[in-house]
Amino acid sequence: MATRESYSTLNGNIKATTDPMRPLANFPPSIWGDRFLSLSVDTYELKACAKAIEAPKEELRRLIISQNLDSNEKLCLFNYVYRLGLTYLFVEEVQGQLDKLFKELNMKDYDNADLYTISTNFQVFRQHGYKLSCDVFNKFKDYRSCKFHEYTVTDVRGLLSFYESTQLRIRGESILDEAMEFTKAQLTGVVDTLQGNLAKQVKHALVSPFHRGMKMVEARLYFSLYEEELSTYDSLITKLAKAHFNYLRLLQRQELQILTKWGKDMEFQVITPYARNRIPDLYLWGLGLYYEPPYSQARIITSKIAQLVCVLDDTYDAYATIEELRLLTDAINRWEISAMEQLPEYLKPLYKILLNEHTELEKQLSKNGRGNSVTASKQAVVYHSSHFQELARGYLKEAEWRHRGQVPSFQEYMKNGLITSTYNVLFKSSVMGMSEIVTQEALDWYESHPKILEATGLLGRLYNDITTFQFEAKRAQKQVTSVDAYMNTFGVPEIVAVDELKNMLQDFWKDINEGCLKPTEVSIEILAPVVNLARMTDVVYRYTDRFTFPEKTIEEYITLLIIDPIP
Ligand SMILES: CC(C)=CCC/C(C)=C/COP(=O)(O)OP(=O)(O)O
Ligand SMILES: [Mg+2]
Repeated sequence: MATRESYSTLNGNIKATTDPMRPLANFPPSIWGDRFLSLSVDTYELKACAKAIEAPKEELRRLIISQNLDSNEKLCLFNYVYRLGLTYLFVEEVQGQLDKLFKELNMKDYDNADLYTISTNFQVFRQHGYKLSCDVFNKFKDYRSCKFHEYTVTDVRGLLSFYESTQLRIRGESILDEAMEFTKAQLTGVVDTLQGNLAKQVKHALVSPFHRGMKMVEARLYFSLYEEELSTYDSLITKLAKAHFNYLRLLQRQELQILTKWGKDMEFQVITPYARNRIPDLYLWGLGLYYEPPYSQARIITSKIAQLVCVLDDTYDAYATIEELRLLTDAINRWEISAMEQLPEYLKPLYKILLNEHTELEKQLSKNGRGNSVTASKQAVVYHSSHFQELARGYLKEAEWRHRGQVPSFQEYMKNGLITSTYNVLFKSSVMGMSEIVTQEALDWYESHPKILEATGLLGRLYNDITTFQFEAKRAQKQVTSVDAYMNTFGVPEIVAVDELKNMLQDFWKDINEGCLKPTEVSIEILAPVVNLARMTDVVYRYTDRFTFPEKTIEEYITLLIIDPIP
């Protein structure tokens, strides 16, 4: 583990760190080292894998539009396709079919349907933006006792699907709030008595509900946990899913190799040895935002930006003195190379990288873009640097609170917290990366502070605070978090504050779900990374800070997606 002394020996530019005011964090080093530097991907193999998707894709397309399946069979098929992460290959076909099914839907159709069927239908419609009413679940509740019927308890498969449905609830759907508590308690109660795949399915869902999980990880796990159900459609779906996983794995290996080399070239290890140098872990965030092959550029840009944000955050939170941070914030806001002169020696290389990487991005996007997308992505780069400046000011504000030992009001904290959640910067990186589909309207939407964006940002801020405030309190200067601000403003003890913040997280998720229901403000393609960012936040911060301490989940996810071969 890096120590204070090793920081100074690693780089002569960094002064001996005897200054007691440095809020050192002693982050554990990356678990990966240079492991991914030597990854190599054969271009022919990559092309062959891409090609191998085509034939099963066409076969499945025919099945999706065929007249031979009834509505329930169709919804069941769309469920498999969605859970395996394949819907993007059939967007128009699935959309067209669902439009029709939803229009023709008669609530009476559900009178005789069981819990599993209704729950699966509900999930498919809601996942694709169709607001099937939660009233479809009314018949499972006894309104005299206000409890769910006894018979639902014995239907574990139905309960599991009902539990997954509740994750899609929006504000005001109290039956789904109750159902979430009910199904979770029931499943927890029976899980140890179950056997085979059903036991594994329930166990996994309780730890990681599908809607809040990382899409490709969930798809891989679904593939192995639901093997028997998938065999309903012969080997068609499994064939496509396997070919698709294979291609994605190779592409991801190639992208990670590019990023690892970039990280090495930037010399983060040398110029910011006090910070978390976590390229593979941050690539997982990028992959979480968009896994579809056409978004390769977006994944790479987002992962680079996330690594830059990470070293900047650690500079503010875990190394620099307040005087140095005031200078750094001013230089970032001047955004010109001559401003580097005002910085202490050790911060100069980092400042140079921030500016250079933006210039590189601008060049790359002008070169790759076509027509209107060049204008939109150029505009996105401008917005991006201004959000970076805003982020630096937000980080400084937090550092000033910490320096003065001052706890702001909850309202003031949240206003700044939305900025330090880094989501504005990350969203702008998606706009730059997805330059092929980003229009001026989409850019204007991002700048109009839509509810779904704010909900995702605040979800990130609060989740991060709830799981990291105890670790961060151990530094030389105590970091101020929403937990402190809430306790101070409302005069409640820590345990109550944490509980209240956890309730807010549920409401943010409801707002995110609502923002995905039709008619949406922007296209599904633009909304996808926003919801996926909320998913990644949930995955990383649900139980502990799995980003700073990646040994369990993050390591498992990277191993599953990038290292392990497809079975
Ligand atoms: C969301 C992503 C991918 C961001 C990049 C890395 C980062 C800043 C992680 C949070 O660190 P932290 O726990 O130190 O955050 P903070 O200092 O804001 O509490
Ligand atoms: Mg931090």
